[in-house]
Amino acid sequence: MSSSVLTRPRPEYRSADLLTAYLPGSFYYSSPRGTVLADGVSRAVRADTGRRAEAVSAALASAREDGVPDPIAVGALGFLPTSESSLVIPAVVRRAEAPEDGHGVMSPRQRDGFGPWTVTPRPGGEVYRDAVARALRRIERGDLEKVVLARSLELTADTPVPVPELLARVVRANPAAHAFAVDVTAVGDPAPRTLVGASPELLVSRRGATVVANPLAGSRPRSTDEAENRRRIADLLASSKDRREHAHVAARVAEVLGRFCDELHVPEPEVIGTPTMWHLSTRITGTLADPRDPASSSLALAEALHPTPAVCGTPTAAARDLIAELEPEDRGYYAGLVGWTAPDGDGEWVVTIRCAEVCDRTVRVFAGAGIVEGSDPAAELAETSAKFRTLLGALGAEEVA
Ligand SMILES: C=C(O[C@@H]1C=C(C(=O)O)C=C[C@H]1O)C(=O)O
Repeated sequence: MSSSVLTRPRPEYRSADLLTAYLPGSFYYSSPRGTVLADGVSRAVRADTGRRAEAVSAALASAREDGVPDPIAVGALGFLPTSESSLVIPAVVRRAEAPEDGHGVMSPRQRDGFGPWTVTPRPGGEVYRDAVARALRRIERGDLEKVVLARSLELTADTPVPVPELLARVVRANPAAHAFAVDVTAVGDPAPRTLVGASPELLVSRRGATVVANPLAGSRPRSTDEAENRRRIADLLASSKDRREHAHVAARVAEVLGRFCDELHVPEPEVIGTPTMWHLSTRITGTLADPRDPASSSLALAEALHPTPAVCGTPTAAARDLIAELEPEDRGYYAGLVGWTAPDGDGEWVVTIRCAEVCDRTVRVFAGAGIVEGSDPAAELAETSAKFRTLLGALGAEEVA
């Protein structure tokens, strides 16, 4: 059994201390599996899509030769194969258990908004509804079966956004999420740029020979009324449109993992909740046929799975083309992947959703929704507004979507 981020004999920190120690430029990632805070750069990994796992293995080996103790690679990859990536072997890694529950209660000061905000929808709601209607015509014509269309909100404040405080709020709001903050500063940025979010969607986690993936698709907003929530959950489970939307993702993830596993368990979908949403969810588990094969490292598996129909569509190439045609804005890191991988192949990668890119005074929040036959443009627009709430709540800007 290989070691994992939790079981390695490392100095033990409390997860809350790592959150406090986070500074812009650090890499922070926490999930039910544990917390990682990484600083400094021992090696930056630059490689094309499909060759990244290989480049990471080489960089990890050379970092180890140079005396970096227990190196891992961390970072984020963008949505498109041609998108930027931010993948590094950090100089220092601190590890802790998963964030504890109970950080969720905020003091009155923490509840104060960061704003006031000026908000620009990119694109506006009408343009988004029109794009959904066009996608539905393409689906009807038989060009493709599913496409995920996204939009964003650009929020601007009078003063720079305090990223450590934003991350702390995001983690406290949902300690069970896969929360992250990654430095994604690019050439030409006027100030450091950080990708911050709390993804509910596990792309792939690997520990020894065991792999887990948890595709989501098919959604309802969460209500504040519990009876209404019970109705929404029942409605989601009974909806043939949402079940079809979900089946595209579960089938694709199972098909890809099936190539690497000699045992795969794909249960029936169930409903999971986040503080803002309900989703159809399938928790797929498998046993790798050859855990020593570099093609089975967590990053290699993540790259083989990406982009799943949870963020792109079916078939993949047709959906990617339609996204390029109908979405007026570049997705950047949104709908990509964030995570870490170790030399033995263990690691964890999540789908980069419920997130924002923060640069100086500006925050860009992203959300998308899966379109299949039977989708309704107004409902899909409302679904993206509900998904924005994960970040808008943390920014004290719930009213703007
Ligand atoms: C694309 C997003 O979410 C994805 C799409 C979903 C859907 O269409 O129902 C549900 C969960 C995610 O897989 C997003 O949050 O931006």
